[in-house]
Amino acid sequence: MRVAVTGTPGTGKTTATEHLDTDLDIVHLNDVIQEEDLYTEVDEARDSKVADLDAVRDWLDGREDVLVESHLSHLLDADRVVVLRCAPGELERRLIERGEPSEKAEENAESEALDVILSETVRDHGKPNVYEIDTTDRDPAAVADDIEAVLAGDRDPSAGEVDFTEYL
Ligand SMILES: Nc1ncnc2c1ncn2[C@@H]1O[C@H](COP(=O)(O)OP(=O)(O)O)[C@@H](O)[C@H]1O
Repeated sequence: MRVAVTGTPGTGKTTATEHLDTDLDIVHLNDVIQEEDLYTEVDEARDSKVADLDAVRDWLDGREDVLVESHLSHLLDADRVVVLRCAPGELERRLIERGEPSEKAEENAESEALDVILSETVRDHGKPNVYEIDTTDRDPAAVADDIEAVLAGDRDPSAGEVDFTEYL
């Protein structure tokens, strides 16, 4: 089984997947992209690399039973896709605390408010394969428990149910 864990930067993908108890191999894809040079160019303005998704697909080819964690993972084949969510205000605070420039934190908070990654995921994978998990005001361990429920088949698919107005 291949599982993707996606979400806007700052939603806590890296942290939650570090808490997982699973037999799947956990792939922190952004690290792999750096270490294996799986990018096409460097975006100087954004201080980031543009991933070469074909090279990433080749690298993943033949690896079974993996959980791929990255804000790009929903752009790849997967049997189930987990989309982590976080209320934009908290997301921006998390990114600033992580040391990101305020512009980048704001841009990501806006993208999260607009459901960009959730929409792409539903478009590419279909609603029955999508599992949205709210991380706002929650411990990474609790988020990891929810991801484990997805892996075990104990959680129903969901998309568009997280309501950030609760946190205003
Ligand atoms: N559930 C959470 N509650 C509060 N802070 C969190 C939570 N998950 C992650 N963080 C913090 O938010 C920042 C972003 O988390 P990270 O796991 O790097 O996100 P991502 O991998 O989605 O970019 C980190 O500084 C992390 O310590």
